[in-house]
Parts: sequence; C-alpha cells; structure tokens
Amino acid sequence: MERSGPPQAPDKGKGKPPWRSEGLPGGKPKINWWRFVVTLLVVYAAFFVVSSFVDSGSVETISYTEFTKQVNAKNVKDIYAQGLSVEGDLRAAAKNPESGESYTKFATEIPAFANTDQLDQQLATGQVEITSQPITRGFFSNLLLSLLPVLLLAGLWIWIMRRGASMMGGGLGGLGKSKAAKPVEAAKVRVTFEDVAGIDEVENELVEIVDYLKDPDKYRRLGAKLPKGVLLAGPPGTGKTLLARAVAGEAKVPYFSASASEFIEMIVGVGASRVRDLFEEARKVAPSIVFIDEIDAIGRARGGAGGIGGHDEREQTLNQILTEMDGFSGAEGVIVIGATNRPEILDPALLRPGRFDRTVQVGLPDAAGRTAILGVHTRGVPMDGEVSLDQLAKTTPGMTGADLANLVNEAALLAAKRGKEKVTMADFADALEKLQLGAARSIVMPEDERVRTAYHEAGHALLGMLQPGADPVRKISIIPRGRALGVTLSTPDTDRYAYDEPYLRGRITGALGGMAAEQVVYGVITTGAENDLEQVTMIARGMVGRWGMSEKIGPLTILPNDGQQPQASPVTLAMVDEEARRIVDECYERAVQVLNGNRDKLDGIVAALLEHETLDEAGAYAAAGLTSRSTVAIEQ
Ligand SMILES: Nc1ncnc2c1ncn2[C@@H]1O[C@H](COP(=O)(O)OP(=O)(O)OP(=O)(O)O)[C@@H](O)[C@H]1O
Ligand SMILES: [Zn+2]
Repeated sequence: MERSGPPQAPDKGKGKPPWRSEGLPGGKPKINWWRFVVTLLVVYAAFFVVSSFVDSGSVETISYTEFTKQVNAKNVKDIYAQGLSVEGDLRAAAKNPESGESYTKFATEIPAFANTDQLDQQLATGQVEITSQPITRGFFSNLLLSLLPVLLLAGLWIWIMRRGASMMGGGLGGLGKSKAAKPVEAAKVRVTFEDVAGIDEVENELVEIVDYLKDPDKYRRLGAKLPKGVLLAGPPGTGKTLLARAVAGEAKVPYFSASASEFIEMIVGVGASRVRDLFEEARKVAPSIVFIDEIDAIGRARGGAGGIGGHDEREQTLNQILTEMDGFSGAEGVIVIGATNRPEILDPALLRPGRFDRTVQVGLPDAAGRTAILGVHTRGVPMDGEVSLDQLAKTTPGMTGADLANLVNEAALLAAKRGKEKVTMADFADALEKLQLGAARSIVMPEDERVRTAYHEAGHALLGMLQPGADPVRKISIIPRGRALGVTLSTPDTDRYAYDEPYLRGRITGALGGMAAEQVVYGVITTGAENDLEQVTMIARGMVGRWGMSEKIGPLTILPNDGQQPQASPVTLAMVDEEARRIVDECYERAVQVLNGNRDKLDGIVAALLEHETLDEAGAYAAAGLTSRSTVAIEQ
C-alpha cells in the first residue's frame, strides 16, 4: 500500500524479473518493410520489361467509321466488346486514315446512337469471332498476366524465407536445418542437486530419473518403464530450469534445451523440423535430456484463440513434439523435461500417458527452504559473522529462489560500493528494502506534503497493526520511490495459501487506511490513494464475484480470473457491483472509526516517521505504543 504521486502510466514490463533476460535471444524480429517494397517493385518492373518485349505491335485507336469499314470489308478477325468499347484484331494489316499508322490490333468506341442491329448483322456476315476474352494481348503477356499473382507470391515467399533463415543464423541453405539446439556437453553441465536448495521433495521425485539416466540397463533388464516426460510446473523463478540442468549434471548426460516460444517465431514448418532435429540429436547421444522451457507457448489447449499466423505453427510444432515422444519407446533413454508457469492451460494431449505423464509441482520455498537457498547463493560471498540467514528468510515470505539470488547479489553490490570487506546485515536490509520498496528517488518534498504522506502511511500501518489477523507491518517509509511518495509494507509471518473473509476485509480496510487518515485529519482526500483503490476494488470484486463471500450472490463464479467476459446477466453484474460497493463502504466506515478512536497512536507514528523517514517493524509498533506481535515469527 503506497501513497503515489500524480497519476502516470503504469510501469511497463514490470512483471518480468531481470534475471530472465538470459532466456530468449533477441525479441520479435522487425519486419523489413523496405525490403518488402523493393521486392514488389522488382517483380513489377520485370513484368513490364518482359511484356513490352513480347507484345507484338501496339493497339491503334480507330474511329467507328473505320471500324465498320473494316467489318464490311470482312477484314475483322475477332472482337472483344465490353459495354460500348470494342477491341479486336484484323485479318490483314490496314492503314488508319486518321494517323496514317498501319495496324492489326485496334480499339474503338461504338457511338450510343449507332444502329447496332445493323452492326450485328454485319459482324455475322463478316464471320467475326466475338469472344469474351481480351485478345489484344499476345500469348506471352497473357501468360505473364496470369502468372503475375504467382510471381508476386513467390517473391514474397523468398523474402520471408530469407528472413526466417537469417533469423536462424544461416543463409537460404540453412533453411529448416536446426542451428539453435546445440547440446551442452555432458561435462559442461556443472550444476548438481547441491546447487538446488529448499525444494527437496521436488528433488526426490527426480532422483529416480537421474538413477535411470545413469544406468538405463538396470531398468531395462527388469522391463521397468520410466516416464518419458516430466512436467515441472510452478511460478517463474522457482528453479525449474535449474532443476532440469541439475538432473543432467547429476546424471552426467548431455542436456539439450530449447524454449517453446522460439519455435513459434519461426515460419511455418520450421518449428516442427527443429523439434525433429532436436530429438534426433538427443537420440544420437542418449541417454540424454531435452529441456523445453515455456511449453505452454505451444502446448496451449487447441481450439483456443491463436495469434495471426502463429496458430498453425503452434499446432504443427506441438504435434511434432507429441509424435517424437510417442516415437521413442523409452528404451532410448531420452527424457523430456518441460517447464511451465501455467499447467492448467496445457493441451490434455500433452499430459497423456507416454508423454508428460508425470507432473512435479515446484512451489515457492518456505522459510527453511529460503534459508537453504540463501545458503547456496552466499557460498562464495564473504559475510560478516552477525549475518543471520534464518532472520533474512523470515522477512522474505513469497520470494522465489531467483528473488533470493538477486537479493544476495544486491547486498554484495551494496557492500562493495560502500568499500566493505564483508557483506553485513545492514547491506542485506538495505538491499531487501530496495527490492521490496523500489529505489529511493532524490526529490525534495514540501513539508506539508511530507506530513500528509506520513499521515497517509500511518493510517495504513495503524489499521494493519490493530486489526486481528492482519499481516504484520514490516516497514513504513515516507522516502519517495518510483512514483510512490511513501510505502507501507506488510507481509505475513507464515506463507499463506488461502484467505478467509475477515482477512480480506482487513486488507480492504487497511488499504483504505491511507485515504481514511487523510479524511480524518484534513477532511479532504488527495489523488495519492489511486493504487490503494485499485487494490480495494480488486479484492472486493473478487470476494463477491469469485469467492462466494456475498450472501446475495451466493457461491458462484461470476467474474473469471483470466480476464474473460463475465458469465452473468446484467442484473447479476449490477448486483455484484452493488455488493462490492457495500463491502467497501462498510470497510471505509470502519477505517475512519478505528483511526478516530486511536488518534494518539496515529500521531505517534507520524511523529516518528517525520523524524526517521523509515521505520522498521519494531520501530513502527513502538511509535504506536504497541508491542510487536511478531518479533519472533513462528513458521507454520
Ligand atoms: N531452489 C533454488 N535453489 C537455488 N537457486 C535457485 C532456486 N530457485 C531459483 N534459483 C535461482 O534463480 C535462478 C533462476 O531460476 P530458474 O531460471 O531455474 O527459474 P525458472 O523456474 O526456470 O523460471 P522461469 O519459469 O521464469 O523460467 C537460478 O539460476 C538460481 O540462481
Ligand atoms: Zn496508500
């Protein structure tokens, strides 16, 4: 909950943690429009050059009188009429009396008043062939004309191919040949289970596979079948890639890795052929591991909305993977490890027996897990004796392995910048603050703004402290960071997995606390509560429309959580809004009431904030005259 500055566009790409950048080389290729236009021009120019060569003689425009004269002379071989325009050929060349040119191809107009009955008769007796085809062009130009679209398509195709090929790092010759899926030599995968911490139960599930890869014959002799594919499912940064590498490293087998999203950026057909090559290589050196990251990019359930052009490619690539997995009996010893953040959207065909028939959930680490992960990442870091990894782990619920690796790195960077020999707890605390709250911004705030921000944050904090069951307040700060003027951070003691109604109401009340404090103290509200209100709205609508916490609506899912259209009548939707509003109103009333009744505590926090700018958990509770509930956090 933060008090934010003037409204701004939300940060883009905030969701992608920076350590993922090593994943995909490059972004989407730029379309080279310049090259596209040049290709079109060249094809057109070629057409005109060729057609001017093969076109025999040009078309002569003649008068109607001249035309009827030629008809009467039975010199007209054929005509093509469209409305009153006529084009045609003569049997023998004639001279146009007007221009003096000799011609065989002609064009003319029939005057509206002409006696066409008479003309018909003349044409009939003159044995003129009346065709429906324009005949003024020669055979070659006709051919060219009909070929034009084909030529254009071919040009376009070559151009796309070139692009596709260069994307894969080869010329045209490299088309369809796999260049990217280079195996990592067995010896080069140095990662082992030693490097993976805090997810032992996941490791245990993979130990069997490592054992199989080490000595497939042991299993073959007994006719035991091992899974061909293992799906690692879990949030980003929880170590799925790391695990796959560790399996290869432990078993000392070659490791092939590819990201599924790379396949669908290829042109149609190439993705599938790359999959084929990938598996071919893997089989050659089996036992081996094929790791496919972001498998949901191609394994999304079929029939869903596909991007333009990407749809077919996705399906072909997916089918190829399925074929490859069906194709090997398991005796070859190629194990496919897939990773996804969204197992629920995967095509069921992928999860059928004989494919990814084992799913391993890789969850967020618990406190003990976080301690272990911090242990792994601080192995090479000289640390001050007073640094307690346990303590750090307790203050970082919800963080992934990747977050923790980042935390250690930030702390080491800070210590180095400060010219220290060892990383201290203070460095860790500052690094954590920077990661959790954002980097501080050096702007000078007018004093009245500071005070108002302090009241806003104190409002959030005090409600967090006073409501039973609310997450403890970890930090309050009125140092501007990013677009936030101040921040209040509260995180649960233990890792929470489900929320009950009183807790959610508490969250709403707490989020409204900033606004309520401004209301209580100043009688007016500022724009600083925008983020708070977004949160409030999201929770309240969720309670009513998704989690069945409104009696009026009942236990129905009305607002799907994936941003799809709500499945309900307008009346029900209006009722959802009404119910959400009721909950928010009740919470706001409560917030104002609590703050009014505890004005001394509110003022206490504000005074401390104005003095210290940032308060930690103990400082915040002390300033409010409360004893902290959670100096000794109890895990699970
Ligand atoms: N359990 C863990 N133990 C030790 N380090 C970890 C662990 N989990 C993650 N890390 C660290 O985080 C980094 C990123 O993790 P990794 O790339 O494996 O995550 P991921 O689950 O594959 O993420 P994504 O879904 O984004 O691909 C690892 O290289 C490692 O440094
Ligand atoms: Zn706020």
